[in-house]
Amino acid sequence: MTAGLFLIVPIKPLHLAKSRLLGAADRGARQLAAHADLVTAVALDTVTAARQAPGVAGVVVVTSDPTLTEAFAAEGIEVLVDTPAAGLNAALRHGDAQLRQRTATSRVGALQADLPALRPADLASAISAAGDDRAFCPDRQGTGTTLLLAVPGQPLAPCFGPGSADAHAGSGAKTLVGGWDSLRCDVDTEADLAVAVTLGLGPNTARRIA
Ligand SMILES: Nc1nc2c(ncn2[C@@H]2O[C@H](COP(=O)(O)OP(=O)(O)OP(=O)(O)O)[C@@H](O)[C@H]2O)c(=O)[nH]1
Ligand SMILES: C=C(OP(=O)(O)O)C(=O)O
Repeated sequence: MTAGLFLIVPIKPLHLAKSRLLGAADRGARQLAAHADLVTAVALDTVTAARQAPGVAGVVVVTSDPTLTEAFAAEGIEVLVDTPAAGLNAALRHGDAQLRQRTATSRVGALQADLPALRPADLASAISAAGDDRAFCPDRQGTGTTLLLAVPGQPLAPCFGPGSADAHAGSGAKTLVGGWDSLRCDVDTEADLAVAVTLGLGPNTARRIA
């Protein structure tokens, strides 16, 4: 019996994050501030939906960004401080080590921060399909990864980055296949954002895109 699933959500410092979405919220003089607001909103919607998913015991953000830290703390979401720009897999390993120190029997997973249309039921269904196996959910294009689940009590061993779907499959993770379009729709570009709009954006993101 495990102590529950804890999801780690890593987020880059706001001035570096989601560079391909720059201009999606505002192309005028407020562009940089609007971009930071959009990245924060997308991450908040992602985490809020994840916390509502049955089967998720907790969600922890890993970031070194003070604005993000404040925004998540205001929502009662725990933030672990990582080394600035040490990289995505390093941030995940850091979160993984901290969480497993607390409860050796807990299960750890990684969830991408850019899923603004995420529905709790899609996440819950993917987690249920994983059973206790190491498993991952590919993104909409099939090349990246939106969710990685460790075996309960085992290290996360993340292989995120270009081609991470193949890398995670190669690391022995089961590919989660289902109709979970909201879990697969990460937004790296404005075209991705347009797809997320058709699925239904979370409230914070919707306010920034109108
Ligand atoms: N905490 C933390 N998160 C990171 C780091 N590098 C990347 N991430 C997060 O990991 C996810 C995927 O990162 P990337 O694909 O490198 O970058 P991106 O923010 O999606 O955007 P682009 O600039 O468009 O490539 C995003 O949620 C990032 O914020 C890091 O060094 N620390
Ligand atoms: C890093 C990844 O995501 P993206 O670059 O799509 O944000 C990944 O899928 O491993």
